[in-house]
Amino acid sequence: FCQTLLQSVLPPELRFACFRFLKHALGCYYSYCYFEITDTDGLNTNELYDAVQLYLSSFASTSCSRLSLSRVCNSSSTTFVLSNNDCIADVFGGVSVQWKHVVTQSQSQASPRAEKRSFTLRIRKCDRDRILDSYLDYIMDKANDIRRENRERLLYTNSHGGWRKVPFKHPSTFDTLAMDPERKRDIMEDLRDFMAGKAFYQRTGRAWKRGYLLYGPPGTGKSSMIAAMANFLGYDIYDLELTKVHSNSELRELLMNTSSKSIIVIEDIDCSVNLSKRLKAEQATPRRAAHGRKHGNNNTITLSGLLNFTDGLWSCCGSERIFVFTSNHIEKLDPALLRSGRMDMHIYMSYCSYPALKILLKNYLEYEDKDLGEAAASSLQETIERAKMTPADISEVLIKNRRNKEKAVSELLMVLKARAERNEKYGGMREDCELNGVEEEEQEKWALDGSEEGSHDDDDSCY
Ligand SMILES: Nc1ncnc2c1ncn2[C@@H]1O[C@H](COP(=O)(O)OP(=O)(O)OP(=O)(O)O)[C@@H](O)[C@H]1O
Ligand SMILES: [Mg+2]
Repeated sequence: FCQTLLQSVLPPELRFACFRFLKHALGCYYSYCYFEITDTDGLNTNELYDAVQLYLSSFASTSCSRLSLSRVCNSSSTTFVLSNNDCIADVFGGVSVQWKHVVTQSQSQASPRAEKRSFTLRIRKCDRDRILDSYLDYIMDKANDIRRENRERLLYTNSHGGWRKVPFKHPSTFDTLAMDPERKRDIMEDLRDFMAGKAFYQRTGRAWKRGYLLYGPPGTGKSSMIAAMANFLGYDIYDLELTKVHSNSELRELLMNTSSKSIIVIEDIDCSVNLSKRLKAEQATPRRAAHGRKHGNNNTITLSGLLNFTDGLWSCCGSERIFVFTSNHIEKLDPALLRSGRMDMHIYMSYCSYPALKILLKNYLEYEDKDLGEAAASSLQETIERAKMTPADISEVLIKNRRNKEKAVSELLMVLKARAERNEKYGGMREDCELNGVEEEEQEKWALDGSEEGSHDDDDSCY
């Protein structure tokens, strides 16, 4: 209105100066500035628009009364979108900002029904320089996190020098994992600290990665623990089959092709390459390697190659990564792999304890503490430690009898007692070790591991 009025009243030579003055005066009066983020920049979709939409949808559901709902293909969650002209407030770094969603009909002749969508961000002028860049970076990061949480996890496995991926749908979680609740809580806390530790790792000059060594008898939940970690953190898993890697450089190449926020797993590390014979492996000369290849054994990975993979400069080419090694025979591993600082946490997955058994009873039979009679509870408690049965063995008994809870418990008691008696008869040796023809010293090692479980608790990083 003013513009039209001035244009008709003022002579042309005064108009420009007058407009400049008015613009300046209005600028002083209005203390906000506005940024428009459109859904496309003409040709390409605007990543920032998508990020803002996702970011706002994460808290719009609780603060808005009218929302458009949508669900993206392959996503497991609903996205909330602000309706046209709706506003939502946010606070970043102590500064209040406001977002408005604007939908207008396109004026284009080619597609008259198309809509033009944009978000308008309102910030106080005095805060703009201080927060704008960091706020937009924060929104992009947050949106990536939300995308990752909503999409399917992926399981990668190495083949022909590259990674192949499949959807990862393992249902194991920390709730379903049978182990002592305190140890479980410690591990979850460690993972939580790791995830939130970006600033800490930056401040201390450490690469943002963490290593876990899971060890213990077969069937105690090492693989289930890895799946639970992935589901807890929302990370993808890279399952590295070392026997399919032919050289240290191939190993490095694979590492470089992993993404951040992932778990890199090497299962049964004692069986993958001969890491126990460090010197032999380190001294593998090209001639020896050629000899190996000639005889069908073309695996020339060395321990130092593997340690570079987890610890060296190349291990930092991505960030927020977790390395997990599993082993049934920790005593066979080279001390270099076990020394402190190499694997941050050594987690002993033990035979089923009574607290772990209670978790299995709850998961498989929906048994609460009080449902178990006092006599049955004390018998289970008394025999479980002596029986040295793995959660996998116990799960089998419970699955078989899951239709009849009482029968499941009484059969479990029977099996536990029989196993405990057999253990006493064979002096702590496990029946399955004996059946598998494992050497005597190994049998003793398992018996020892089971009985020494408490001693691990003294060590801060050892469970
Ligand atoms: N701690 C546990 N909590 C819940 N279920 C378990 C646990 N341990 C084993 N199981 C059950 O036993 C099965 C085998 O467990 P898992 O594969 O995790 O054992 P593992 O320690 O990785 O064995 P291996 O050393 O042979 O690889 C799982 O499918 C799971 O159902
Ligand atoms: Mg396993």
